[in-house]
Amino acid sequence: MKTIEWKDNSVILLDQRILPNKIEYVVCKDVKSVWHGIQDMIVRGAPAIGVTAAYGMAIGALNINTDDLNTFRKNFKEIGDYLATSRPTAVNLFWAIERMIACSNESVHSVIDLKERLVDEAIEIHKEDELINYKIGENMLSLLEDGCGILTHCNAGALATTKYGTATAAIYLAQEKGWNFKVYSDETRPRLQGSTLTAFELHQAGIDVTVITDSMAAVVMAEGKIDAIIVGADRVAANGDVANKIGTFNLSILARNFNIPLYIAVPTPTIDLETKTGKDIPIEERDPLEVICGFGSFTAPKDVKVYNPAFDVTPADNITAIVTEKGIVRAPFEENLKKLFQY
Ligand SMILES: CSC[C@H]1O[C@H](OP(=O)(O)O)[C@H](O)[C@@H]1O
Repeated sequence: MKTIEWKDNSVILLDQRILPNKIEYVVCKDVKSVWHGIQDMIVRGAPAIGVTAAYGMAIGALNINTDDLNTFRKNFKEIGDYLATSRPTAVNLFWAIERMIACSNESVHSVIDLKERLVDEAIEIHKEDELINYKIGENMLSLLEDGCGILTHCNAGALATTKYGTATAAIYLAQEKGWNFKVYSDETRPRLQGSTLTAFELHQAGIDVTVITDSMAAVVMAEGKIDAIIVGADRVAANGDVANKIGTFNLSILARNFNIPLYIAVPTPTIDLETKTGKDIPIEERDPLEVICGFGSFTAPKDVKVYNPAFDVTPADNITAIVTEKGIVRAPFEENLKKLFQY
């Protein structure tokens, strides 16, 4: 199963909204369908959103009808501005758009040459993601040992990326080493990515995974089942505050209470030094129906007020380490995150 595939100048998305019950794909041939693919969470997960946005920019480029490079670049920038409105929190979306726009400003002989260059850049962004995740997994493994109990939240797995995942990379690499981790996957209300996606992909891979309700997290920690909590992120602020799926902040408080390490697994494109603290991270609020109509029938009055932020911010003080492809970052995060970008 491929999360994302580039074929015939289209991007093919595995429809993650209907896993694990059905395996179906959506073919996006234009920018608008890519926008909806991200907004409607056909594809989701910060790295996968970035790769999809890059392909959306490539599709948009191929459909710009002009031979004038300045006109092309102006239209291309407008495509980036449109795709940037699909979801606000995962910084990988904006990182990919900015990288594609930077690529469009490279010197070329013609619009035809530039279109080819942009398609190649999107494919490169896609290819880079797999190696980045492998390196995150290797660095995370250095913090773990055979037989670890791991708690995960939401899905920062292969389905949120192009392979290995970020939070799950160490779990897959441990399996390759012959280690056995016991993984507890928070189902992660309201969209249940932990049970529908993480448990699905790990179970398919033959990894020991147990689904728990979000409210069971303290119990499994109190029972000594958890040696480490590993989650992904949608944006890491310059001071080390982390925006991730709603419920991560809760886990970070429990982790401190039970003295269990909380590791954030992220590729460096998820680190946003322009965003000073977690307070500056835009938090997406999604459709109230995700909360009160998740099982085919209403679980509350249709017109009741609902508060449905899709993410929360975990303060840097609650984080043990931020594990990236370039290395493991510990406090003081503000100072040490900058070092990642100095070489
Ligand atoms: C490596 S995926 C990062 C992140 O994205 C998920 O959110 P969503 O499913 O809404 O896209 C979740 O927060 C993951 O931890």
